[in-house]
Amino acid sequence: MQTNQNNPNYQNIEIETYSEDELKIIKEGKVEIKFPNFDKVSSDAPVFYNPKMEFNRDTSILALQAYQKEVDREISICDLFGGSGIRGIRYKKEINAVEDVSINDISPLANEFTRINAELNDVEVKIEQKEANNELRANMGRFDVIDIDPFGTPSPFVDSAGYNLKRDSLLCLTATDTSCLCGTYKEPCIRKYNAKPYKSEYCHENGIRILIGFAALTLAKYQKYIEVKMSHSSEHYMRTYLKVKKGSKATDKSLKNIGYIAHCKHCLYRKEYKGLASSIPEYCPECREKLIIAGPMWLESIQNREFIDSMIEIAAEKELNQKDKVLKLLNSCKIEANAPSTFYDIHKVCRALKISAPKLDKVFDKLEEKGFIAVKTHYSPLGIKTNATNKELMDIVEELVEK
Ligand SMILES: C[S@@+](CC[C@H](N)C(=O)[O-])C[C@H]1O[C@@H](n2cnc3c(N)ncnc32)[C@H](O)[C@@H]1O
Ligand SMILES: [Zn+2]
Repeated sequence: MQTNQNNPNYQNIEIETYSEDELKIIKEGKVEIKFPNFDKVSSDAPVFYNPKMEFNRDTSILALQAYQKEVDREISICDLFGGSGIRGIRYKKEINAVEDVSINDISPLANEFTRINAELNDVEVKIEQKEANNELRANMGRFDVIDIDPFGTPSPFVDSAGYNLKRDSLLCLTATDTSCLCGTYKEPCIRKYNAKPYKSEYCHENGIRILIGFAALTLAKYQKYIEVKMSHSSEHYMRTYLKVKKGSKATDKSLKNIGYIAHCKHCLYRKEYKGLASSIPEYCPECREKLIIAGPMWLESIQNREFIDSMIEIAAEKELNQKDKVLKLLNSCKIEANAPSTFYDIHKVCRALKISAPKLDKVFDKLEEKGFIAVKTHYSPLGIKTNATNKELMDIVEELVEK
């Protein structure tokens, strides 16, 4: 677990130590936020603020509002890793029907800035200074939304979230340890998510599915199960929104959505195997190469069309600097909702065939003409999500190049 507790700046600095020219003010959504200026975004900054996460926060405003609309009552939100307080303060200011927001951070200085920033924006928030797990264990069933946006992995906090979350609540998870979820580093992924990753062309999607599968398995011990509302991989992080439901039978049923993907790196064959104890062949049925197995991971859809439609509708009434980019993402995720769990990369397909790449649009047209699903994906500009098999796709690509 990465914290900034060892940062020598961190423990004893008081806000008065900063002169006005050592502070920076930024504007995001409807709020202004003050924090100590720093040279480089890192967990060593005295108070953490990352401008690149504005996109994440803008998307979150829409997701939390869509969730509030769905439950149709006032909601109580926990921003578990507050930093400068920007996320929780924006939630209070920019989301309708919010009863209260608790902003927690283990750092006293972060909390001091949260207090100042809440005042600056004329909002009331509750400020807590606990280790994240203690905050969740001490407040069982109190929150409708728990937002986990830590340094690196959310994995050490998911169990306490599972303990805390009530029926029909929303769990929001950010993971910035993408290199392990994507399979660059296997062992940390096994340690943190109890799953084996694989660095394929669709490794970012695999990574989110591992994160979601881990959340589903962790919550299951509390007889809680998930409905995945929306998920994305952007910049250096992954983010998912999970609605939490309760019931042991339904939890058992929902765990059937977890399983493995077997992949052949030689011929690009891939196949899903649902179930935790599935029997998976060792060799590729097409070329006899040894298959690579990744998982366990969530194999059902990780996008919910109705929820994303609601987010798109809500965007019209919100002031968001990143609105165009968020809408582009939402439209892409919506299209991906009913597509298969992996995708092909046109360059990889052509490399396997030893031919040059045809125009991507032509591949999409041809697939559709032959009755296959063929959609683009937000994970990669070269990606093709299709229910055509590797062989069917390769035949189409070859045919297009020959022409
Ligand atoms: C990535 S930053 C949060 C960023 C914030 N959510 C935002 O949108 O700007 C992580 C924060 O978690 C705090 N933190 C780290 N480990 C913690 C822990 N175990 N419990 C509570 N807070 C922790 C750090 O002090 C830091 O402010
Ligand atoms: Zn093969």
